[in-house]
Amino acid sequence: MSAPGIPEVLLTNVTKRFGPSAAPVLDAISLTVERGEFVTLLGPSGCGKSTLLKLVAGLSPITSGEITVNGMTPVNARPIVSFVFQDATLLPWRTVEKNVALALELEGRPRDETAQTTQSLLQLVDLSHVAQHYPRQLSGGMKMRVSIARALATRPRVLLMDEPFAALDEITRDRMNEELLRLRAEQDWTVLFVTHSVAEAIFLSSRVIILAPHPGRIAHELTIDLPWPRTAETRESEAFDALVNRASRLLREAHRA
Ligand SMILES: Nc1ncnc2c1ncn2[C@@H]1O[C@H](COP(=O)(O)OP(=O)(O)OP(=O)(O)O)[C@@H](O)[C@H]1O
Repeated sequence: MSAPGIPEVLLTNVTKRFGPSAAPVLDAISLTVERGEFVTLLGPSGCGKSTLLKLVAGLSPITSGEITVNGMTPVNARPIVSFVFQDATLLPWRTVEKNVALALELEGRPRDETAQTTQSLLQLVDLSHVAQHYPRQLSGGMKMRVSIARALATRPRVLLMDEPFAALDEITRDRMNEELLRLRAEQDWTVLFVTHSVAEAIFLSSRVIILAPHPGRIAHELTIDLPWPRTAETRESEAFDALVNRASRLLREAHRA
């Protein structure tokens, strides 16, 4: 358990350059994400959204400033963080079940425990019926659910998701959004999410951060006060439309900044 008052993710004046004389990709980013928040980063292509997630994951070093995850450095926090990428990145030669079990096997967990956890995760994402299938036998939405189940296997506190549903059709994506929120209600992770879809950002998030490019910096922040649980009806509400319009306007402004 974290001590009270420690933010789940804290960025203080973070700058990132790829090389000593390169222009900064991210400049003076300060952001506090509290436990249980669902925070989405929206911004034009190239403004540094993926880079920011990678810094929080400890996959790339910061140039200056500070990042802590539950009070730890990103590298030390790796055991409590999971990353879901846009392409499901499943291993084609392993079955669905074996893909989900991978992280647990690598951690050297007992075989019984691994089998049990894998089974309950497949139930959670509604894929028990294809446990013995290979990735090539699955639809895009199913592959993404396997990828999410795999990310949840290590019971992360913090989930970093980089455009996980970008390759899906709109109906499947809407359904996956609802499923993601249902899983989150059961498992209570803190989420840092990246998308290009304004509607997806508004639907999922408790807060949306809009970034401006060159260098990437925080331009606006929107609290999404739509009621929970969010359902298909949420998307049909006037409040939802108003927030989508507002975020779209701020995003256009950020493009011009
Ligand atoms: N490993 C790297 N080395 C050098 N430059 C990089 C590297 N990774 C990213 N960049 C640069 O950093 C900038 C931000 O890239 P990033 O992928 O974080 O943006 P993004 O906002 O996620 O873009 P998109 O929405 O298109 O995915 C880009 O100009 C990119 O070329």
